Amino acid sequence: MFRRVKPVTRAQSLINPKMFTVSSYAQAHYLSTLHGLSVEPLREPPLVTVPKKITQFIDEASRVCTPSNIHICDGSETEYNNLINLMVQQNMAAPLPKYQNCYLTRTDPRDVARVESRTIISTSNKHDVVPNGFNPHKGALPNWMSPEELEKQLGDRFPRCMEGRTMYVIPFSMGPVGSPLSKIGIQCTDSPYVAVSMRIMTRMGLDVLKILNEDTPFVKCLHSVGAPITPGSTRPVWPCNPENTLISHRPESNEILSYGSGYGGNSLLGKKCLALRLGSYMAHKEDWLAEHMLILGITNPQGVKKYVAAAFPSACGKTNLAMMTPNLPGWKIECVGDDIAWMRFNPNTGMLHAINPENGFFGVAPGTSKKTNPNAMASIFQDTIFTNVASTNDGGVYWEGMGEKPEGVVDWHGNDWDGKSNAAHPNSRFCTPARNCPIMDASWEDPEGVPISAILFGGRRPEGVPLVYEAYDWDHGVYIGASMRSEATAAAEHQGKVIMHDPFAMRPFVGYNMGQYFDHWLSFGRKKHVQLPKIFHVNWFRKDSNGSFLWPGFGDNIRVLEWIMKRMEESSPESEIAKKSPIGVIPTESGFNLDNVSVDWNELFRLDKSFWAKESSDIQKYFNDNLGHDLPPQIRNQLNLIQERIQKL
Ligand SMILES: Nc1nc2c(ncn2[C@@H]2O[C@H](COP(=O)(O)OP(=O)(O)OP(=O)(O)O)[C@@H](O)[C@H]2O)c(=O)[nH]1
Ligand SMILES: O=C([O-])CC(=O)C(=O)O
Ligand SMILES: [Mn+2]
Repeated sequence: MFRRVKPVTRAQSLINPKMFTVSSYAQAHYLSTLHGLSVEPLREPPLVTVPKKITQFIDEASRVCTPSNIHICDGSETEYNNLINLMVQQNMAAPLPKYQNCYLTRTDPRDVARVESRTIISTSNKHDVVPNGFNPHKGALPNWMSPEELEKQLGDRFPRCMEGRTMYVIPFSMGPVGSPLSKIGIQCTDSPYVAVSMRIMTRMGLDVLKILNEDTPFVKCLHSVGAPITPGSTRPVWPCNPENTLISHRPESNEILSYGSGYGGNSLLGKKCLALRLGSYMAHKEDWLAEHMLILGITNPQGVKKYVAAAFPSACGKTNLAMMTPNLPGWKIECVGDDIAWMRFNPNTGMLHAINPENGFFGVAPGTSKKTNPNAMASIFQDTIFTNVASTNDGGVYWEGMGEKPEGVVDWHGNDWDGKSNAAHPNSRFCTPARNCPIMDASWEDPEGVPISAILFGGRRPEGVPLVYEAYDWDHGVYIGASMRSEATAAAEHQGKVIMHDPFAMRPFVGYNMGQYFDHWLSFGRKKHVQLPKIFHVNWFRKDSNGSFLWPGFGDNIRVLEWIMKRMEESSPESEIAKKSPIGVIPTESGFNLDNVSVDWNELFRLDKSFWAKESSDIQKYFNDNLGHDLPPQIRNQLNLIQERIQKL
């Protein structure tokens, strides 16, 4: 993990067994394997043998970071409660007595979201991450760093970074423990917040250690908040190091090193770092897909059930669609996952099968209410950790869009709320176990995954983009994914509501060259004996001239899914319910269910020639400036076809 960084002298390393919190057999046994020590009293025989490769990793991490204590997480409830209690003692968490087993954490106001500008992928060959001959515009594509530069940056940060702190060792599985599709990670972190959150978001602890042997590949994950406690220093409530934050990935050696931020997207390394950045890199090599997608099951009133996956950028509606309560009678939505999908074509069924590698939801709080997302509201008032929401004087929580404003609100900074500024941070989150959600699909943990019949792409497009359209074929669908754009949200550090390019909702999460990523998607269209899902684009966020949403959204999005489900049965672009347009197949008004809802249909589907001419030229410029020769010719061809069709508008 560290090549040139010198470990601190052996005397300060693991040799002293007093450094360990011996609270589990895993630890006791780990100690004995590493140092030939026997730790007494061992009430029961050790349950696990920790592979040498893992003990070596823990040893290296601890020798460089020099924590004062090491705690190997067994994933038990007792351990979880102990860690939460520790956080409460340190003022890092506050109990929320209005609910069952819920806690509130407030971060440092400088550490509230993913920091894309400080997130990098390091490979020996720059072209493996950055398209050929081009210097992408800052923020337009993933950032690359040379191995030498990264080594230097790590050397400036990690040595002694955990001084005075406990290092938690978290063995975790992305995907069901033992599934052939799952991936194992070992995260060393000095944040108890990370340890408790990882227990919610992943399968973590002894169950994972038990299935490991010397040959099991695992991702080395090292995380530090970058705030050692030295003699005389005060202990900040939310330790972090914003000036030196660096979220780094080495896909070639399966390593993630994250420094300076405790915020979820930067610190829960199984999620964006492993499941998406390293995941997409592995998926490219191993012929599968790791995507920023929700997965849901949809059953129509006749009892026919299909599965759909959908990619929307951060804070653009995945959790809400995945947990939707339909506003049409007889329809049922069941949730498989709300943020990440790992998908591969199944040789037996020929279909694209998807698993959700996570075990919980790290969802956006603002906007969540009994009206918009009753299933989330049914999930989050037990066993949940809230971050940066507001609290109420009866021991509850509050955020914008939750419902009636209660009295006595304390805002996310911990001050009495003035009623004007944000009560909750716009990127405040709930972290809650998947098992709490009342509509989890019966197959959500099926190691084979669920078969996907349609893929949706979408974003926040206040102007110009219709409610739904369908791709003419696979290549056109890949073009639609590649040309995605969306209004910036609070999920990352971008300022203002600018429209950003965000191919496949993966711009911040692709672990390799975006041109190759497009080509990887195209390659599935060339596969034999597969049933390709149909591809659609949706936009719940078009606004009228007064700035109000044209579409009611949320539970009414079932109407769009109903049309999509009907289109799964049709192969022609024209039918009673569908007609051609320059950008794709769109619904006919009579073929779309508008019962009991009043909308401006013409405005929702209006295609403006000058808007689409500008849109396609913006996309062309983005491709030219950032992907250059690595843009697959099929994508350029699709762009040309669309530009020709738009001319005829
Ligand atoms: N107007 C409108 N807002 C929506 C709709 N669906 C979701 N939202 C709002 O969009 C915001 C983000 O939604 P989420 O579902 O949490 O977004 P996400 O894609 O899961 O986000 P990440 O967890 O950041 O990846 C919330 O404030 C929602 O209330 C919709 O159909 N219409
Ligand atoms: O990673 C996070 O902080 C939350 C998330 O899902 C996203 O930003 O897409
Ligand atoms: Mn996300």
